[in-house]
Amino acid sequence: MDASSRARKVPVTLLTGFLGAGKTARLNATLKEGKSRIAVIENEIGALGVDGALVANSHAEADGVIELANGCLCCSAEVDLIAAFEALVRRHHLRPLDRIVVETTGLADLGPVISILEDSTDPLSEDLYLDGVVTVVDVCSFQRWASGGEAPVPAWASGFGTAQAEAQGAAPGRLAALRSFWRQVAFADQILLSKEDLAPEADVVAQLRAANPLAEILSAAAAAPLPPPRNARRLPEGLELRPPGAHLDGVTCITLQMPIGSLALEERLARLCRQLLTEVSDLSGEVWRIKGIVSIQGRGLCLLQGAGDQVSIEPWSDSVKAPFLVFIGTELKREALEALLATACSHAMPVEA
Ligand SMILES: Nc1nc2c(ncn2[C@@H]2O[C@H](COP(=O)(O)OP(=O)(O)OP(=O)(O)O)[C@@H](O)[C@H]2O)c(=O)[nH]1
Repeated sequence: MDASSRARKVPVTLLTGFLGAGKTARLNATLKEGKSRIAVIENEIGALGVDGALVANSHAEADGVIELANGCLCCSAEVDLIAAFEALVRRHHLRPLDRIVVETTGLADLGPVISILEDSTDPLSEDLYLDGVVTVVDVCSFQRWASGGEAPVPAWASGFGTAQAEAQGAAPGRLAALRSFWRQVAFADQILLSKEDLAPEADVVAQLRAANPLAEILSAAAAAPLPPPRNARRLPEGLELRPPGAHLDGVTCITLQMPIGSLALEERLARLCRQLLTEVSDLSGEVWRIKGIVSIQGRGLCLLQGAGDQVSIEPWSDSVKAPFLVFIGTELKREALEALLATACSHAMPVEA
């Protein structure tokens, strides 16, 4: 594409990274800078999400965030994604946009989205172009996915390190997560290392470079805005855009809504969430990510975030119909999670979303 036709189009950045890696934190830092007009497409797996509100709070434009909830845009919500792009293109004709950022779910497979954006026969290509894939990698949780399989060299040719996990009888959901993790790394033009403040000794660069020798690897504090794109998109040779099979096979997402009046006990809830994230249980399943809005005794509405072995509970000022928690993982059992959650609440049982 020559420079003049590029100048007329809006660049689209795909911001991806595994569950809880720190995508929203870095996107918000970029929006708070307020340096350019950025529209955001926010995709959530759960029916109830918090990212849309978190991002909207950092966004100067009231209409600058389009939320696509309840599914991964690379599978079920592909049609919605195209509609969202079309809406932004119309907006761009009225008031120019500098950039569109698509924040994917933490389990997204970018292949189908890249296909849409790089299809020169699609009418969208007259107005948009893909300027880069930015993948956030949490160095704290890295070994959980890196050690599950053999060294992924080169990841795209060796089944993304899932062969060993498969031979060891890993559950389909875990294989899906491993594959998503490594394909997100393989598709990256830029890899941002997150949570280095929590694990300064973690050394993940060699493994990432082995999986994707073409990407630029950068350290990125939570408050650091996204780097400027590299303007040099290349995919590793042999990397298939089409994901192998249904890429979320075996992954479970459960939303538990808590009735109004139910109050969670902060210490107990934080301890429970940490335990669920760090210990795989036959009873409740394997939890990778917890987030939602909870009503905490003595504090009111709070945003709960759980990823890796970290759980944070912070004040939440927006309104919410009823407090809820989203659990993402594999082989999750709703009844067991409900019962556990009830032990961390002062009264009232959670109800199904
Ligand atoms: N200490 C530390 N915490 C971080 C960093 N980046 C993100 N976090 C925290 O990690 C949690 C998850 O961060 P998010 O930005 O919501 O992650 P995400 O990738 O958008 O998560 P999902 O898309 O919802 O899976 C939040 O509690 C963040 O405050 C970091 O570099 N250091």
